Amino acid sequence: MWERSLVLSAPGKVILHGEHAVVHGKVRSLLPPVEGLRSGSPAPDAASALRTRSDFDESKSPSVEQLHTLKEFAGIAAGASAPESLATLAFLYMCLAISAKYGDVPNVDILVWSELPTGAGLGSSAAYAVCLAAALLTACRAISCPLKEGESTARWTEEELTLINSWAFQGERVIHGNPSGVDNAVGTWGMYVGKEVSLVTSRVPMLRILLTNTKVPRSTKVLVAGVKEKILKFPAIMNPVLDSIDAISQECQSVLEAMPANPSPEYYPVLEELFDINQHHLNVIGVGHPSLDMLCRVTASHGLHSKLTGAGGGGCGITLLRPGLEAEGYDATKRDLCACGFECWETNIGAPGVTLHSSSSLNAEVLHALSES
Ligand SMILES: Nc1ncnc2c1ncn2[C@@H]1O[C@H](COP(=O)(O)OP(=O)(O)O)[C@@H](O)[C@H]1O
Ligand SMILES: C[C@@](O)(CCOP(=O)(O)O)CC(=O)O
Ligand SMILES: [Mg+2]
Repeated sequence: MWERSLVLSAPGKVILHGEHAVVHGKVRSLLPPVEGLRSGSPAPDAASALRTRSDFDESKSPSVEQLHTLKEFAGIAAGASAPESLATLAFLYMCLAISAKYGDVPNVDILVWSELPTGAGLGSSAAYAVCLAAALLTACRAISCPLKEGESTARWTEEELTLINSWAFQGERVIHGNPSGVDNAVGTWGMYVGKEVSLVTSRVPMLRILLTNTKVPRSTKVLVAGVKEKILKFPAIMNPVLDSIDAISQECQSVLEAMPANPSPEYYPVLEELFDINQHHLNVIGVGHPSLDMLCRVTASHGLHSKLTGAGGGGCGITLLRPGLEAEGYDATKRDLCACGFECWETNIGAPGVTLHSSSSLNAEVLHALSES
């Protein structure tokens, strides 16, 4: 029995441009990761771990046969994409695979508490997979437990983080089918810059972004598969659209790099136009939704420009808030969005990657959730 409690957190993310295109090898622009957006409810806990041996490795994709066996074991129907089914499957796969490679994961109780809305485009699946990977690897001693007596938080070494990221990617594969790997890298490292991603950091101006959750549920797995189907069906039509999304990400990055720290409003029309063009493209590749059209219409009626963020199909949209936007206009926009049944908040950006926390440093909400488990 594992006698200690491990409390871990990992951040979500906000994509400015490049969702879906990044799955097909294009660039994507990210804001620094988001944290502490709002409270959610704990997901069902898993009381026991599987300990069967098989052929598993952090560099290998989960095979169709392995997933089939696990679905049978857990009583999950073949095409199920419900949140609980995918979460359970990812947990079972990671637990089984990590046990097989590093030795049995001890009996553990796992409680998941998400401050991110789940299935809304803010990378909750990756945050979940990163936390699971870090917790399971620590529990079976494949990586160290870096939190020392008296410390409130700790992070792992670079080598350990690389291992956490590899296993989290496999977890994302179970949830998404074909993820780009960028979300789990953000969850692991926080500020991640890879060849397939350019990150909007403090080197470039801080953008004010309004995040709006349409609360329309959707699954990244289903949306990513739909885009692939469209590309296979109409390659000559869809590939140029993905190339154009790629060009938008690069153009956006150039504009941001040219902007001073406190930019005057004259830079914003280009960024706004890029939002509009990308939103049209995302509709073309089939990941729009009437709720997102509504979001764009409502913000446009206040002179503001929006696009979906993440996989689309509902979930969240982002609205660019120009400098000099009057408090009145901002409040009226939020009021009209809320009247549609949406929820809005300004992003709180710049969270670290996966972190281990001491129990004494937890906030009241998390302590309450733990005490109820
Ligand atoms: N707190 C959580 N508890 C359990 N599963 C979670 C949690 N957060 C995310 N997930 C899993 O991730 C899935 C949502 O991922 P996805 O469709 O990629 O949307 P997003 O990553 O934008 O939130 C859920 O269906 C669930 O399987
Ligand atoms: C659509 C995609 O580009 C982003 C998906 O993000 P999310 O799961 O909706 O938070 C997929 C990916 O990058 O793996
Ligand atoms: Mg996801």
